[in-house]
Amino acid sequence: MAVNYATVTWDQLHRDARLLAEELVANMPIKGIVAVTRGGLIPAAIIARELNCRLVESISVVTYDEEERGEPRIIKSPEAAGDGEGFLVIDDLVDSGVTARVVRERLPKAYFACLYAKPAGKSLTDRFVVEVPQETWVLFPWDTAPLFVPPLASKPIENNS
Ligand SMILES: O=P(O)(O)OC[C@H]1O[C@H](OP(=O)(O)OP(=O)(O)O)[C@H](O)[C@@H]1O
Ligand SMILES: Nc1nc2[nH]cnc2c(=O)[nH]1
Ligand SMILES: [Mg+2]
Repeated sequence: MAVNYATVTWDQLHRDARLLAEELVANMPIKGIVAVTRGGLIPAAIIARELNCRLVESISVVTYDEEERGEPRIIKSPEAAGDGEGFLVIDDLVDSGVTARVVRERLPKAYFACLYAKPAGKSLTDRFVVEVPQETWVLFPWDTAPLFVPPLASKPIENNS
């Protein structure tokens, strides 16, 4: 399957996290936020700031062994969040939904929100900001770096004669 890339800049990420926070204000008050590490950490920090929430827990779910998708494992449990009641779970993205499913099993009463969602996993969220096609790979700002690209005119001109 062809893979397209969607690059998300810091500004876009910040804007999308604030848009999510605007919708989540309706759920206030909340007891706290659970960030799904690592991708959910920065979105959770932005949302915690907007919602004036100082209790931020984390859950870490590992779904890959080496390069292969393995049995998902929780390697850090969100002890402060109990069964999730009154807590908001934040991740950057839902793709297949494997991570979200594990998080929801561990925190069945939490509200699960993320910035970006692909069709296969979007039904596992309570709220997301932007839908992304399944075959698109989202490149987050922490995945990328600015790169020098030479001007078009500096490329050698092919001479077919
Ligand atoms: O819906 P899924 O198919 O489970 O994919 C979505 C998950 O994949 C990414 O995390 P990843 O496991 O790559 O780890 P990271 O957050 O530490 O980068 C992303 O941050 C989501 O948590
Ligand atoms: N960065 C990134 N990680 C993912 N994990 C699962 N899907 C994706 C994606 O589209 N982008
Ligand atoms: Mg993640």
